[in-house]
Amino acid sequence: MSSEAVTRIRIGGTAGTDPYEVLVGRRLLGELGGLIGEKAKRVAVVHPEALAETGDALRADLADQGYEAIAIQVPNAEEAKTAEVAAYCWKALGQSGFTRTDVIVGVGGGATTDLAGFVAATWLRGVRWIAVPTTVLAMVDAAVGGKTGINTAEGKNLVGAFHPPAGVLCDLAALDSLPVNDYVSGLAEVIKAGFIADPVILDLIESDPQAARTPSGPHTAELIERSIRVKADVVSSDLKESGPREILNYGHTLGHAIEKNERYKWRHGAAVSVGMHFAAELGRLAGRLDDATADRHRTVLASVGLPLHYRYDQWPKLLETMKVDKKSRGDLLRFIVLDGLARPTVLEGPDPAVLLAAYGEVGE
Ligand SMILES: NC(=O)c1ccc[n+]([C@@H]2O[C@H](COP(=O)([O-])OP(=O)(O)OC[C@H]3O[C@@H](n4cnc5c(N)ncnc54)[C@H](O)[C@@H]3O)[C@@H](O)[C@H]2O)c1
Ligand SMILES: O=C(O)C(=O)C[C@@H](O)[C@H](O)[C@H](O)COP(=O)(O)O
Ligand SMILES: [Zn+2]
Repeated sequence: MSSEAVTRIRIGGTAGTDPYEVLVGRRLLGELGGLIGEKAKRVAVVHPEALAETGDALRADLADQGYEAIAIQVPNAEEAKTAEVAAYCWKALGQSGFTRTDVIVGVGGGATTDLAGFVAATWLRGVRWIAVPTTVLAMVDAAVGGKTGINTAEGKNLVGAFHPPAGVLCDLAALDSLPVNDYVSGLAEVIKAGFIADPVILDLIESDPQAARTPSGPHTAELIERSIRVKADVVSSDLKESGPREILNYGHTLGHAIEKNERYKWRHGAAVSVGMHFAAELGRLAGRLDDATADRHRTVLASVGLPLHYRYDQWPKLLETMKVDKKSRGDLLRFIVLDGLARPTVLEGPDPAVLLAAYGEVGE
C-alpha cells in the first residue's frame, strides 16, 4: 500500500443500524468533518492521558472548523473502563449542553474506544460517535463492530451496549508512538483472526515474526486490513451476537478470567494469547483439533513474544469466573474451539476433566 492509499472496508448495517466504513491509511483526519456532519454543533473528543497532545490538537482543529469542541481526558488503559469514568464523561457532556445531534469522537486504544462508545450509547439514550483507534488492537477489533462497554469488579465488559460508530479512521501513523508491548498485544487479535478465518495472516506473521512486531514491518497494512475484513464479515451478519459473532470470542473465555484475576492490569491481548493457547489444547483434547494446528498456536504466539502460560494454582478461581462469561447459558459453560484451521465452532459443557487437562498445558 502506498503512503497515500486509503482502503475502505464497509460494515453492513444490521439490526436496524446504519452501515459505515472503516478507513485504513495515513492522514485521515481530514475525513472527520464529513463524518461528524452538519447537524452537530458540539463535538467531544474522548482521549487517554497518553494522547493528551493528540486529543487537544484534534479539539483545536474541530474548534477551527466551527464546532464547540471539548476534550475529555480519561485514564490510560483499563482504568478508563469504569462506571466512575463513564459518569465523569456524562458530567462533562451535561455541562457542555451536549444534545442528540452532537457527536463523540473516541481517540485511543480499545479501552478508550470501548468507553467512548459506551458513553455515546448511553448519553440521551444514544448519540453518534466516531472511532479513531490508535493501537493495533483497536484498529483490527475494538473500534469495529459496535460492542461498547466497561468492566466491573465482577468481570470484564459486564456492562455495555451494542452501538456501532458512524465511521472508523485507522491512521497507521498513530502506531509509531505505540510502546512495543502494546503493539504486540494487538497481534493477539490479529492472530485470532488468522486462526478463526484467514490463515494467510498466520503465513504472513510466520514469514518474519520480528518484522510483525513493528509498525515498519512489510506486512503491517495487510495484516491490519485482513483482520478488519474478518471482523467486518462477522459483525455485518450478526451485530448482536445471536450466533456467528461468538467466534470472535475465540480465546476470550479464559482470557477475560485472567484479566479479572489480574485486576485488569494485564493487557487484553496478552490474556487472550494465553486464552487461545488454552482453547487450542481444549480443542485438541476434545478430539476436535488436529495436533499440527494446535501446536501452531504455541509457535506463532510465542514467535511474536506473546505469553502462553498463566499460574496453575489459579485454576479454581478462573473456572468460577468463566461460569459468568457472556457465552454461558445457565450452568452450561461454552467455549469457542476449532474443528480445524479457520473452522471455529462452539464446544458446550466440556467434561471438567478435559478442561483441567487443557489447563494443565497452560498452567505453570
Ligand atoms: N469492543 C470490542 O469489540 C473490543 C475488541 C477487542 C478488545 N476490546 C477492548 O480493548 C481494550 C484493549 O485495547 P488496547 O490493546 O488498544 O489497549 P489500551 O486501550 O489499554 O491501550 C494501551 C495503552 O496504550 C496507550 N496508547 C493508545 N494509543 C497510543 C499511541 N498511539 N501511542 C502511545 N500510546 C498509546 C493507551 O493510553 C494505553 O495506556 C480492552 O479493554 C478490550 O476489552 C474491545
Ligand atoms: O467483537 C466481538 O464480538 C468480540 O468478541 C471481539 C473481542 O476481541 C473483544 O475483546 C470483545 O470485547 C469481547 O466481547 P465480550 O462480549 O466477550 O465482552
Ligand atoms: Zn478481544
